[in-house]
Amino acid sequence: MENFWQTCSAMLEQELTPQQFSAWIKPLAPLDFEDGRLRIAAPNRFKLDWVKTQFASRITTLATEYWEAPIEVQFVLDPRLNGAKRPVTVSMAVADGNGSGGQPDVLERIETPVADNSRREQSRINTALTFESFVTGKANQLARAAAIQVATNPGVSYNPLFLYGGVGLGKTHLIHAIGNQVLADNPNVRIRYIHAEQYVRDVVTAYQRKGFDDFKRYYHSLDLLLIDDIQFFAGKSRTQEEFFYAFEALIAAKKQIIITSDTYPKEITGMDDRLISRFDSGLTVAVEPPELEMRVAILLKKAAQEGAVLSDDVAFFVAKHLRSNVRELEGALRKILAYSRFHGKDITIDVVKDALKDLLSVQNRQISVENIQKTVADFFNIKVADMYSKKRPANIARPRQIAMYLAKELTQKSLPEIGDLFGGRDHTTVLHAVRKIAADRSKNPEVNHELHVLEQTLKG
Ligand SMILES: Nc1ncnc2c1ncn2[C@@H]1O[C@H](COP(=O)(O)OP(=O)(O)OP(=O)(O)O)[C@@H](O)[C@H]1O
Repeated sequence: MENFWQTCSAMLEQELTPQQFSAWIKPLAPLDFEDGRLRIAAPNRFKLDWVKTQFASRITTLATEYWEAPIEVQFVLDPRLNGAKRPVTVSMAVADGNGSGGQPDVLERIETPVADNSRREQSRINTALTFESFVTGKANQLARAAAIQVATNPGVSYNPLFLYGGVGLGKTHLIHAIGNQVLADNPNVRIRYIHAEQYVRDVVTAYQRKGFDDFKRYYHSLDLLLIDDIQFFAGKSRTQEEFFYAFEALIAAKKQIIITSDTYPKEITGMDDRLISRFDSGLTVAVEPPELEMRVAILLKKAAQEGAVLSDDVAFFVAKHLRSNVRELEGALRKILAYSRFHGKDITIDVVKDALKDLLSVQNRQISVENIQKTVADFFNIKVADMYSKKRPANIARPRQIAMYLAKELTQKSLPEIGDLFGGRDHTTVLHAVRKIAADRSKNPEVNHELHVLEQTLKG
């Protein structure tokens, strides 16, 4: 068997590229050979599946030629090959068997590749959203550290992990990154990423089809549940009830739950109190809007990923003008790259000005409420989320009133629209804030100066 494996490896080494050979064939080890059946072990499920689909028939042909008899080749999983030099013992389940008494746990859980692939697909994890492609800065370093901790020890460290922050700041990216890492460490884990709106729809479907048993069985059986934008549960009492049961079952079984939201738990409106208190019972971390350096880093990284060259000057120019979130930066970069390719021009500041003409002029003329909230929060050293929160301490309430005043002064938004953008406040609250700050400004030169600085910052 050892001789065959050496011959077979040598053949495959000639037939494959060095990368293919070292990625797929080198990690394999022959296990045993009995009654015309050769068993070969792979170190993890991913490699096992790939080898089965890509190389099984070639290896079978080589074995049949070597022994000059029909040979059945079976591939089995043996995680101990990870780092172990020698192949493993013989008491091992075959890949598509059900396992039998006395065998190690992991082998009993072996399933067919089809089931495993579909499990990966069922997880709905986007493989492009990883920790490697996530740029870190002051705004998200805490959230990233918590995410890495949870990905390394799911169900053990912080449960649930609750990530909150404004739109387009990387919450979804981070939770997919957790899913990707957990899957890479253990492809057998049952993971599900779901957007809260889809969960609501699933509850409705389960209700219509009287399929709550299946629904419950599925969600309660997960090892890791990633649920995005949970604020969409607001006012959906049946969904909240179902989620409550799933939550309790998973946490009790030490299964990891990760939740994202646009605001912190206590500020989510229309949500059952018992859920809110549970959301806050693990670790709650904010993802803040990216600071200038981070925006530059994001642009440089994303450009490099696209194979484009962006000078620091250009990245700085874009980052300085587009301040609200990462999604906006991505959109701008796409425009710049398309423009430069289309016109066959290198990416200079002038090219960027042309490519982003609409965006920059809109940005300059119409300052967004989001920008105002971010700028005012930075200025007073509070969290952007405090702009939408119901909290009332003076150190938060006053900057919030200033932001409302600036929103009225510098944007075209109506009072009710502004109220909405400040966490669903009534237009009379906005009106009160606008009047109060205007009065303070006319009486107090210090306030006037403060507002002037803010206005200049916002107008760029
Ligand atoms: N720190 C980062 N590094 C690299 N890419 C990022 C980062 N933050 C966000 N992105 C990218 O920006 C885009 C928007 O991010 P994402 O969808 O994760 O935002 P979100 O916070 O979930 O927003 P929403 O609340 O609107 O769903 C994605 O393409 C994501 O990959």
